[in-house]
Amino acid sequence: MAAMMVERWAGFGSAMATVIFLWSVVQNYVPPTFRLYLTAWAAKVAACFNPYLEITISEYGAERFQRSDFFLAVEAYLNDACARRARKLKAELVKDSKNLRVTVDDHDEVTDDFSGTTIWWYASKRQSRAQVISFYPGEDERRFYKVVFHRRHRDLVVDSYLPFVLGEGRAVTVKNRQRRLFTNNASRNWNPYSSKSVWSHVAFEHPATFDMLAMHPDEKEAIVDDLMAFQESKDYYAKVGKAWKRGYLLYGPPGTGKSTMIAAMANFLDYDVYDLELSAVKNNTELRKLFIETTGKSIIVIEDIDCSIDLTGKRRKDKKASSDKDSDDDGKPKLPMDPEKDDATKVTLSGLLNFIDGLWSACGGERIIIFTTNHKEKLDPALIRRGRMDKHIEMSYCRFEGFKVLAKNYLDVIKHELFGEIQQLLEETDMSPADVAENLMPMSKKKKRDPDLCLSGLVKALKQAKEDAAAAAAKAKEEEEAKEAEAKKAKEKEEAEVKKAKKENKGKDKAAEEANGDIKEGDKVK
Ligand SMILES: Nc1ncnc2c1ncn2[C@@H]1O[C@H](COP(=O)(O)OP(=O)(O)OP(=O)(O)O)[C@@H](O)[C@H]1O
Ligand SMILES: [Mg+2]
Repeated sequence: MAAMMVERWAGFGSAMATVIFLWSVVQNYVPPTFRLYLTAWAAKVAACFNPYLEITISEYGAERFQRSDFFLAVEAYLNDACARRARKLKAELVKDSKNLRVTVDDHDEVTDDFSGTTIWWYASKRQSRAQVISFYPGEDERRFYKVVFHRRHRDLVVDSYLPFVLGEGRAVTVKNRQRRLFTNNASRNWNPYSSKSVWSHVAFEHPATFDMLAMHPDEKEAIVDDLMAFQESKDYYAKVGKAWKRGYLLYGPPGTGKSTMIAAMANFLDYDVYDLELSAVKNNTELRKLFIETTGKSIIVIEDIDCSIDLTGKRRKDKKASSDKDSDDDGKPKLPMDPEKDDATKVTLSGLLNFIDGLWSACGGERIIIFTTNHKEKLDPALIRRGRMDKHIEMSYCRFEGFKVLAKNYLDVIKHELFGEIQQLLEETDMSPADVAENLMPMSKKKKRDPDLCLSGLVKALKQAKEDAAAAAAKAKEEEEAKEAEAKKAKEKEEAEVKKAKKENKGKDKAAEEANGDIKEGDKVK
């Protein structure tokens, strides 16, 4: 049977070779319109004899903005499920995970079995027809996968097999991926032909978890609960007509664990982190581009949001009036403008709001957006209203509950005689968890891992902090009193001056009246 098949195909092959040869000869003598007609006709004839269909999956979809999701899923699926059957493989070092990855090489064929049906996959690439020479390697190549199957399995492949590949591929991607920490590049380094130049990344290896976060257990539980509910509510978000995303605002003094909390969230959810440096973003258009290039299952972070943007939403006064016209905050569409003007514009509040919950924010699936700030009161209410920043989390100074987590973590101590004193001191003194942690982790050989020494050191530091705080408060009070006294003095002086001026005015009026009276009498005499 197999031999017969081979023979039949061999005959077909030689016939095709003859046709191709004749075709190349004929081509030179046939006018172009007729040639087109002939090509279409030849394709039709070939289709009658060839019972196999093929579907192409290109690396870049129709929108060309980003790599096609389907292509990536197919790549993952083939490498996971079928690479063992391929004969030509390529090995490359995956930078992030420091591992070798063996994948199916281009121009190789792999077969797959689905419900007893054989399906062939080919990886290949074609040269771009663009006449522009690219400076970037690989830019003028377009990779694609081709799936080939018998005509009679068309419905099975299109309705069941391809969706199966998509689902499996996505699952494999999530399972295998090394999570990454991204940061945005300055736009002058963006390569217009590659979306990869917008963000750079390193492997995300922050070890923080919720277990090691020093905060009240109830608050911690509420946050974990919130995150889990978010992760599981894809259908609910779709039902209520909202994009599947959630915003958190983390606020509190320095060293209270805001950045650590973000790392813990990313580890808990198994998400990538996009750390967005707003000062490197020139305008709202760039912000949108950055957003489009983020993937689902990610946390987008803007740290110290109050320092990154002019939150009043007004343009700076020193900007030229012309650039005012270009801004987005008047709600008008951006006009095309020359690059210099473009440079002058900045990300505006409205651009940022659009980024969080505009139409574009729904692209790409589940996302968490986190802002951190040390001064919540400085933020524009529009930016942090519910719906944009759904949950406001206060990270506050270390209290006893938080301290217990740190003591267990750093010293493996659950109970200690100094705990009572420390509890008292922590209620009276504001010390950040970072400072408490620093006291529990002394960098000296003698103290290392000696809980007694570390805890007594902490007590000392707390007492010192309490004294310092009291001294600072006394000084502030003194200054306040001095200011008040000065203000009172100034007021008294002012009042005295007013009184004096009134008195003088009265004197002048009297003199004028008297003078007037003299004149009138003089008139009478006349
Ligand atoms: N709540 C906490 N639980 C455990 N460790 C903490 C906590 N807060 C701070 N730390 C420790 O202090 C260090 C600094 O914390 P972190 O960078 O998270 O503070 P932050 O709130 O982001 O500060 P900033 O506002 O200055 O950015 C971390 O390395 C962490 O180990
Ligand atoms: Mg921080």
